[in-house]
Amino acid sequence: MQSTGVVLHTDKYQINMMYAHWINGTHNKKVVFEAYFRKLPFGNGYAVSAGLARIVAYIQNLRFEESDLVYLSEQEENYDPGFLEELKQLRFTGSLYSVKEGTLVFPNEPLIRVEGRMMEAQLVETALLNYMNYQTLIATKASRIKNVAGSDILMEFGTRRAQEADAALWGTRAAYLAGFDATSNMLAGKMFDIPTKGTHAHSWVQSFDSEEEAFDRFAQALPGQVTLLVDTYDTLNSGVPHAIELGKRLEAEGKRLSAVRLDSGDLAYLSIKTREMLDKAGLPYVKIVASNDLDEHTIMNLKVQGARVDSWGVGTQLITAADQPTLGGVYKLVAREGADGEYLPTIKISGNPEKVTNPGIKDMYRLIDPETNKAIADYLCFPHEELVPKGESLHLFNPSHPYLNKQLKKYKSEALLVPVFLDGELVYKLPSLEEIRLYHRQQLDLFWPEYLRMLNPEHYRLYMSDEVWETKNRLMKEYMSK
Ligand SMILES: Nc1ncnc2c1ncn2[C@@H]1O[C@H](COP(=O)(O)OP(=O)(O)OP(=O)(O)O)[C@@H](O)[C@H]1O
Ligand SMILES: O=P(O)(O)OC[C@H]1O[C@H](OP(=O)(O)OP(=O)(O)O)[C@H](O)[C@@H]1O
Ligand SMILES: O=C(O)c1cccnc1
Repeated sequence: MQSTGVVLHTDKYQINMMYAHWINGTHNKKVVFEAYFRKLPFGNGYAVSAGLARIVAYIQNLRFEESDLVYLSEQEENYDPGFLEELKQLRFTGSLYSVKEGTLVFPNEPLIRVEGRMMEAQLVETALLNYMNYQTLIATKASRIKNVAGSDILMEFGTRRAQEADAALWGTRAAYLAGFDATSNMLAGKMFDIPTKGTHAHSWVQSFDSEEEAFDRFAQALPGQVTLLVDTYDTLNSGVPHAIELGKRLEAEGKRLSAVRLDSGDLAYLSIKTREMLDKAGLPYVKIVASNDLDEHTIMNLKVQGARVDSWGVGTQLITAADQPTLGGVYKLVAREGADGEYLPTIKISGNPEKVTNPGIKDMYRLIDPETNKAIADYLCFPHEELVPKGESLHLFNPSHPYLNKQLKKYKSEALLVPVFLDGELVYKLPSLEEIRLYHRQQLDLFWPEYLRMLNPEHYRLYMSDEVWETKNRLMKEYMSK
């Protein structure tokens, strides 16, 4: 996908650090950063990774154009022209590893690892987090909604209420990969090949002398796609009876009314009554669509009340992640080049033990029970530490939960971080959105339901190898004693 002119989509402090490194001659030093979040959103038991497709496009287009350099030359920092010349040559020459989109991910897991020159690895922080944080958040919200909707159809309706165009488009993509079935956003449909669906607005009904005439004319214009919004005046006394009249006339002509949409009032009561009226009129095939500020809680509640809804239109609450506006993902330095060219692990200390970073370049594995094919836990280790072959025992340790310390006897493992760029070259074949959607469903199958439930889910654990823990412990002690 083409996207240009994104190199200045970064914070000024990144440019200033790049400059200071350049002035100090440290700009070519190799460093390693990891991106991760610390807390699951919405009280969910997992998050759904998303954002990689856009990150790949961003990295591929990372270059300072003439106009960017002119803009930088006008800044109060008075950057040296030699620095701007250096920026002119800048391309991403590093390596980037990432979990695949659609993967179920958990707190403190490296979702993206960037290895490269200080200049490049620092520059990309802001955009990477921006894409990862938003898309992962929306995919997670969508996955929760899908969780309660089951096999009902889910339509994304949020564009008009989204935080502007990019959020609407990429949020729609995130919603689709996590289980939504269609969108009302035509540009998202065209760009990402997402099925599009649409009914009509109240303005359609209001623009005619009567509701009957509005319904009639809509059906004449779009005979294959007739979904009528029935709440403009009075749902049960006007909208539904008029829709039924038209439905019967259409049937006599060998056509069919597809659905009616309810957009206000008590959606449980109204959908139950509407279903009764449609069935009694001999129109059992006419579906019921519901919309109006829905989210996973209202949908679940409506289902408990016996609502007879076939299809849900979800806008505001999904696209704005209304109950939690950010994922809070961070990008932390975990290793830097030492004097002899070797990588030295780095740590960030915090008074809050949860915020102390996990030092060093780490790989991450999902450990799976070979008998049940269900995920047991995730595991961090250094790349040189080969996972013990199947059948042999693996020591699991989590410093936050030392009492969970245990030996794992039988397991399979899957590497979660895949190489995306190696030395600047794209080596990852981006899957289609349909493939990602399927992969997300398979990911859900890999987990026991207790991790997936919406309320008070079980905590899925992340363990670290003894060596990762020893390194962390050693660095913590070193810094504490300074
Ligand atoms: N049976 C129900 N149980 C729980 N929540 C419901 C039920 N029916 C509708 N809702 C939700 O309650 C909220 C009702 O919104 P609101 O109070 O604005 O009423 P409204 O019907 O939209 O009124 P208006 O006619 O002004 O649009 C919406 O979020 C809707 O999804
Ligand atoms: O409630 P959401 O989950 O955000 O879903 C989108 C909402 O947008 C439309 O209303 P709007 O009042 O904007 O347009 P209308 O005039 O067609 O009702 C639609 O009728 C939904 O209620
Ligand atoms: O097609 C619809 O019914 C629709 C589209 C966007 C927002 N609300 C409703």
